Amino acid sequence: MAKKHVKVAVGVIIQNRNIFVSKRSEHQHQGGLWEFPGGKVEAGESVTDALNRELKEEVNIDVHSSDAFMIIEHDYGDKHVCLDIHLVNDFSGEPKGLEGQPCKWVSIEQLHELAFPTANLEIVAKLQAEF
Ligand SMILES: Nc1nc2c([nH]c(=O)n2[C@H]2C[C@H](O)[C@@H](COP(=O)(O)OP(=O)(O)OP(=O)(O)O)O2)c(=O)[nH]1
Ligand SMILES: [Mg+2]
Repeated sequence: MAKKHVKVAVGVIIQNRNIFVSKRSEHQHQGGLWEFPGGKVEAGESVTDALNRELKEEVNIDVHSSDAFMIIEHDYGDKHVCLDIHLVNDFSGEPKGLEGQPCKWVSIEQLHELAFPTANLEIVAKLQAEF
């Protein structure tokens, strides 16, 4: 059987040098690790539409503006992901976990202290280098 291949819209929500992160539940792929909110791009959907939809569903914000930040292809062995990461600069609403997931704001300086999926290490490094 062909390996699962998914395109994922990922949002780095930044406010005052802090970034909003949420924790994947234990039963999910890469469970128990911290992530930037987001999810799979559905068939026929643009990455921006997927980002806006997922951030509303998962953390209850309305994204007004986002910028492409980087794209990461990563093979976890059981699944290949293409993460299309966007910086969310402007949004309304106070982010909170709508799906029962733990969430928190973390400073850019402390980001590397959290346990993230391997694919995210490059994102953390670029954020710390550029901000
Ligand atoms: N959202 C998100 N996914 C990430 C990050 N890093 C990373 O490797 N991933 C991987 C884990 C998953 O294999 C995939 C995201 O798929 P997902 O399962 O969250 O998709 P989804 O939100 O649409 O949820 P579902 O339909 O599976 O319930 O991308 C990240 O920072 N954020
Ligand atoms: Mg998700």
